[in-house]
Amino acid sequence: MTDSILQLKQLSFAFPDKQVINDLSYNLKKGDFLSIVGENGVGKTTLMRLILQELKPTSGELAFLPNRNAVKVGYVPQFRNVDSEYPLSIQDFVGLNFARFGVPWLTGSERKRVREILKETKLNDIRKRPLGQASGGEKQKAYLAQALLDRPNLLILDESTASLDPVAKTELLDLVKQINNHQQLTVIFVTHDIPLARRYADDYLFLSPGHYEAGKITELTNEKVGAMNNA
Ligand SMILES: Nc1ncnc2c1ncn2[C@@H]1O[C@H](COP(=O)(O)OP(=O)(O)OP(=O)(O)O)[C@@H](O)[C@H]1O
Repeated sequence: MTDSILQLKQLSFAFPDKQVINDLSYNLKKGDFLSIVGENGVGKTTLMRLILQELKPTSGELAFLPNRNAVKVGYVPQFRNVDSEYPLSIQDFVGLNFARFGVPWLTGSERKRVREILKETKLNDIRKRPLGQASGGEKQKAYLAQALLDRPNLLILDESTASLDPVAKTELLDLVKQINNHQQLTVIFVTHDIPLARRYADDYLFLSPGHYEAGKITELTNEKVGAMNNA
């Protein structure tokens, strides 16, 4: 399938005192696994905020296809430690994504979906453990499960593997890759870790001040990374 789900056309964005995204065009297709790479401060988070519609383009276009309602976005943030006293179990934390204001319980079908996603993310055996007592990798898997609960078709991993140990990084990305392969989940993986991007992504979008470059991840050589960063 080559259906586009997100099209950026000559997209630019500036904060009042700084131009950040400059004339960026990119076509993201269903089932793509795209890694967005680039040094600190080049605008990766700003681009995610544009996709999440927290910011509006200064010029150009950002369109979800075939229409806005067809694309549901899930978001996994950078790892942040959770207080060891945090009271919710992993299961209840994952279910929070279904919470409605003033309605503290889940419906039968929602509880079924929580169980399904806990199994899919390999958290089922520890579902009753308080999130605060889980390891860093388990906490991050709980954030992933929460993001996947409502069946998004576009998943954003925003530096989500940073500060995890190598085993936890691999476990998290293996899970995401599996869902990407089997369910055609489209993935945007923002990272500084180019070897990790090479291992999991199919395509790259390299941002550097004033330029960008996109291609197949196999073409992202160390020489190219060096040249882009020094351009
Ligand atoms: N709210 C804001 N107001 C003004 N400037 C901002 C704001 N947010 C970010 N910036 C600036 O915009 C530029 C891009 O920031 P952004 O956070 O998108 O970069 P990044 O590539 O995600 O960096 P990092 O890899 O360090 O997370 C930076 O120079 C940053 O200081």
